Amino acid sequence: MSSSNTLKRKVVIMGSPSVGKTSLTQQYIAPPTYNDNYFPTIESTSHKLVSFDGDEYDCEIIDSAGQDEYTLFPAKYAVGVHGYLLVYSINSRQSFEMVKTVHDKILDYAGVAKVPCVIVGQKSDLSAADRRVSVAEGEALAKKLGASFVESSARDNKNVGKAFEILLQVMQKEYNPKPEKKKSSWWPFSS
Ligand SMILES: Nc1nc2c(ncn2[C@@H]2O[C@H](COP(=O)(O)OP(=O)(O)OP(=O)(O)O)[C@@H](O)[C@H]2O)c(=O)[nH]1
Repeated sequence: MSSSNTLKRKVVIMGSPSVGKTSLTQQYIAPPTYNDNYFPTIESTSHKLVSFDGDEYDCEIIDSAGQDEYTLFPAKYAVGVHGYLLVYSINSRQSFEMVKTVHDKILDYAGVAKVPCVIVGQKSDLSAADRRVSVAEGEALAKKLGASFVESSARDNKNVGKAFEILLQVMQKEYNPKPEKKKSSWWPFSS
């Protein structure tokens, strides 16, 4: 049960169709959950209570319907949202390119220069022969957009919790930063 000092965090998962947004969300909400079948999502909202770095968070996680460049950006994905997981699949260049398009739309609609964001390269379990986007390219895009980066596999439940944890960390830094730890004044070697 959430207490009065639980912090609310609204997170939206966005990206091209079929990159694994639903699989990632479900694996995070109720592990182990994975389904090889593909059921396109309209929109689905889940909640999860998470303890992170001394704080309690009530996370509202919105798994959006897959976007393409022509999808109208819903205003509700910009207003009151604390952070985003922008997902592509490592076997699809098109889904990788959509990340920047979606990121630009978020900044545009929210009217901000920067927003807590983790770029997630999904389906990292696929073979090297299937890979169309390198880890270095994912990292470079994240750096360019001022975002964090991780590759994950919802199928193998690898780095799924980590993707959300990185986002919690970035949101904490943005909205409820922890005070800097003071250096001990007696330590003889500190400068
Ligand atoms: N190999 C592999 N396949 C995955 C992974 N995650 C999801 N899939 C498969 O990819 C397909 C699409 O997964 P979804 O989770 O429905 O993708 P989505 O991004 O929510 O799709 P939309 O609802 O259209 O936006 C399904 O067949 C999944 O089984 C993964 O980590 N590895």
